[in-house]
Amino acid sequence: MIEINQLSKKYGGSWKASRDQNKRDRLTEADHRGNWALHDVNLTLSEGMVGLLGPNGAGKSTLMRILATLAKPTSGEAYINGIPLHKAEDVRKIIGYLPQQFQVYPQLTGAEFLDYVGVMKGISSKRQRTQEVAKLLEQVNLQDKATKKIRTYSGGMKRRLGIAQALLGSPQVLIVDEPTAGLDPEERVRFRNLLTRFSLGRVVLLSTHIVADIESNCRQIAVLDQGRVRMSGELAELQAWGQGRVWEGILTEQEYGQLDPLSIVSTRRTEEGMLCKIIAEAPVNSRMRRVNPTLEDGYLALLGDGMSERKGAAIHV
Ligand SMILES: Nc1ncnc2c1ncn2[C@@H]1O[C@H](COP(=O)(O)OP(=O)(O)OP(=O)(O)O)[C@@H](O)[C@H]1O
Repeated sequence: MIEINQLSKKYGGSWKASRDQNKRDRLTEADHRGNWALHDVNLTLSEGMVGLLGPNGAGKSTLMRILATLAKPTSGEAYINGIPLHKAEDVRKIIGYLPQQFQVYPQLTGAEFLDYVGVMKGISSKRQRTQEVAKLLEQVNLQDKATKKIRTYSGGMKRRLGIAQALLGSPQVLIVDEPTAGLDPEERVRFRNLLTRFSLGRVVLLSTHIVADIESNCRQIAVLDQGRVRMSGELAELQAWGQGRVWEGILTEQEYGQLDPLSIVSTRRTEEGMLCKIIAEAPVNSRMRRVNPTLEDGYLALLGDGMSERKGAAIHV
């Protein structure tokens, strides 16, 4: 289980400013405020696959780096299977982590690299490492590349090697940051199935901005937006966010031109006009009909509400 209590993270800000008085005098208000990448995040994530969803810059990688003990929170605390993050060495023994930017050693082969990671993770038996490396290379479909140097791997292959190193040692908690980025559709499905099997009896926290990545196999979901938790719960709860607000139908080009771009989910040009799906309180014309929201519609509705709240707040200030 991962328990996150009142976690906040600020990058920059005057507290980190230069000792030089001249430079300090030139700091803008924004410099003093700093950039709050996470605000008071509270989450309890239990066993199974957990999807961390959010748009670019939402704070997903920051949260994952903190949970992987590679960055320190500005305030708050989190516990991984009961171990507080400040006991970083103990936490690292029970987690596997795939960062968004995964660095490899290009001069090593895939098998050599995984063997090295196995040593770093404390698997002292060479035989055990060899067995586990072979099994993992097969699981990520790299068995034919085991003895090839990593510098000859494609981006997708490096990503798969990254996934294998995170799974090495069967960690109790797996944290994977946008793991499917750069994978082709077949590998994406293969990887989702692999993670689903791995998540039995374990916590697997997976971040993505692609709803399809979490649709089929996550039991729990948390949505981050601008560093805040917008919702956490089951997939159905996110889907329900769009209930009664998703409309589909043909629009004239003029009607289409007047739409708020942020309300449009999809558009297709047809002979009769623009076939649109939108999220709105009311339809644009009487030909539009209400449709049941998909998970993606619910997600877009939730993000749209956040944006409207911010706009409203900006107007009232
Ligand atoms: N090292 C850093 N220094 C300063 N600001 C940072 C740093 N890392 C991230 N940020 C800022 O923190 C906020 C959250 O970034 P983060 O990378 O955690 O988001 P994300 O949800 O992972 O985004 P993406 O999906 O684009 O990877 C952003 O505003 C980003 O610009």
